[in-house]
Amino acid sequence: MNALLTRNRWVGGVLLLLAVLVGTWVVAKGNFGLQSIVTVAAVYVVLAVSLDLVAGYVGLYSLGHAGLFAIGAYGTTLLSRYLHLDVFLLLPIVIVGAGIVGALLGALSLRVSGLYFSITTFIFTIIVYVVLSNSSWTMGLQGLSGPIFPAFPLAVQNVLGRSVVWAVAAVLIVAVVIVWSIRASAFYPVLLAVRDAEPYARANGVRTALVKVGVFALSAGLAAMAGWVFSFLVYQSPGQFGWVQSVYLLVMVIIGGMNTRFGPILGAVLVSVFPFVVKIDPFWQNVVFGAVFVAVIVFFPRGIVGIAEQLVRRIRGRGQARRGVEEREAAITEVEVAPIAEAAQQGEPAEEVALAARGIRFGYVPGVPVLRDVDMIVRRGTIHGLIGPNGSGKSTLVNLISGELRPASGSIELGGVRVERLGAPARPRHGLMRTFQSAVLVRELSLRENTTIGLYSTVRGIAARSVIWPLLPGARRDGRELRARASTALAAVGLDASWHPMPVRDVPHGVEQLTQLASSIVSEPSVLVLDEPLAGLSGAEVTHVAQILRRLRERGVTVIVIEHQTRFIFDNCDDVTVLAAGELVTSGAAAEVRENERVREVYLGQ
Ligand SMILES: Nc1ncnc2c1ncn2[C@@H]1O[C@H](COP(=O)(O)OP(=O)(O)OP(=O)(O)O)[C@@H](O)[C@H]1O
Repeated sequence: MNALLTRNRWVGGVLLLLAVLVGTWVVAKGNFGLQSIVTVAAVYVVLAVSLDLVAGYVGLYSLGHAGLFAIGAYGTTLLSRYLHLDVFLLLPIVIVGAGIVGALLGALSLRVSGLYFSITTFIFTIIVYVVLSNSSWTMGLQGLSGPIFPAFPLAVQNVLGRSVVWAVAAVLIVAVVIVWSIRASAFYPVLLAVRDAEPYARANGVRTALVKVGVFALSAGLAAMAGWVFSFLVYQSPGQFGWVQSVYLLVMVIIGGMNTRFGPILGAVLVSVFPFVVKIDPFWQNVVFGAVFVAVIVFFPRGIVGIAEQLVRRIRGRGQARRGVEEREAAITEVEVAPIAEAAQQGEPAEEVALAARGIRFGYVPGVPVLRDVDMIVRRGTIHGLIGPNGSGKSTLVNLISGELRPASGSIELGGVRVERLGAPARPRHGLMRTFQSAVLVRELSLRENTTIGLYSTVRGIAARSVIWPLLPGARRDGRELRARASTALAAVGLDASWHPMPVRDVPHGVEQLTQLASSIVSEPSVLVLDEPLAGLSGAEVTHVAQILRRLRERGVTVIVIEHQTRFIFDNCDDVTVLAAGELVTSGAAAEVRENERVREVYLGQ
């Protein structure tokens, strides 16, 4: 079945490519009017696809893409006009130039997010517009014509038609192949995690800042590539690169369907062809267009592709409808806890220290300490409970151990290596994985795709390879292996195969929690930190989680559990550490801690 689907996808891709080539040939041989409509629409497709890469995939709503487009178009025109550089040499130059500017803009997203980021990029476009409008080099508002694209030799031209149309097609194919490849790659779930669940992505080893900057730079390079080819097509003036264009690009992506394969393409074609099809007074044209846009946003936020998907789902019936709670519990408890792959530490002596936090001091606000000289020594291959009343600093300690926070003083050792100065993304390489109090998965991705994110730090060059992922046999093989390992981990937490392709948004909370657990064990960590893993679970699910933890311990994995259910802690943990008001109360064997006078006093209220 899989082979059939893969083959079908390849056949589909080849047929699509053939259709584009035939279409290009028809246009390149056609009349000038047709050529100007189609080529400009194709340029907007490239821009929309590049914008979707940042807006749809990593959630950076850029209004700077008209400015980046201008760098490509004006860069080509000015450098060829004044420095007489070859147009083919100009392509990498404008891509790299815009890529650098894009990286700087992307870096801004690390300081300002959401609306503020959009406004910042919007201002960037305005600055570009002002410079273009007022410079004598660019001939100000009057504009200037771009270079002429080299024609084919006459014999070739007789067969293939106008060369610039083929250049547009080449740019279109390259942009779409890159963005679709990323979508088909194992990097795609990682990008969505950066967008929707940044702490989760970081805990899985993803350097989210680098990813945002890199993706923005790539998107800027694609926008500049569109600008490069645009410079051969039309007379350029600043008005083609103003803030209105930036907004229109976002409109194209939203109308077509953000973060969908065909949405941005469809949106760009519709919006750019609209004035040629609806031939009415320009004023009414804008009114009709505005009304259509508002209607789509209000009624179909996932755009035209979203409407189509909804229809298809309705026709098929919800074959994979939500499953009831009873069925869920049956699915979880009936499955025997399958063994995960052997952990490297299996059989090592339990006395060895897996994690040692010593003298930890930390405060969110200067002068208000939240943790004071806390020690926690965790023996390898044990289940270690961390308990304490609300606000005692448990989550803070876990965030320090997992690298989300840095201690003001004190040391943290993982397997004998000091890690307290390393960030969260570096911890998985030292064998530490963690889960979060409330599940923080990517809701539109399947359980299996979410689980593959846990393997991020085990795949070499995943980001670089993603741009041509389906074309690399090694990458496809890696993708298959990731999916297989994710399925094994999901089975290990008791989720049978029927759950694996379901999107997280369609599954109950308990299954979401178990998926988080699967993604944290899939890379076979040596230390696993679980922050309130039982929150919202049913009785059967709690028993099931206890079973999983014991199985992990058998495999040599060290497990640290924060939990409010003290019975669960004392029944299942070897050792327990107790915090109260940011200080260590006691730490030691569970049986001794249970009997400790102070623990009963401060925590158990006895
Ligand atoms: N981001 C933050 N900024 C400022 N103070 C914080 C922040 N997070 C937690 N605190 C404070 O730090 C203290 C310890 O909080 P923490 O969440 O670590 O405790 P906890 O033991 O995990 O509590 P709970 O069991 O309720 O989750 C509390 O007083 C809390 O108000």
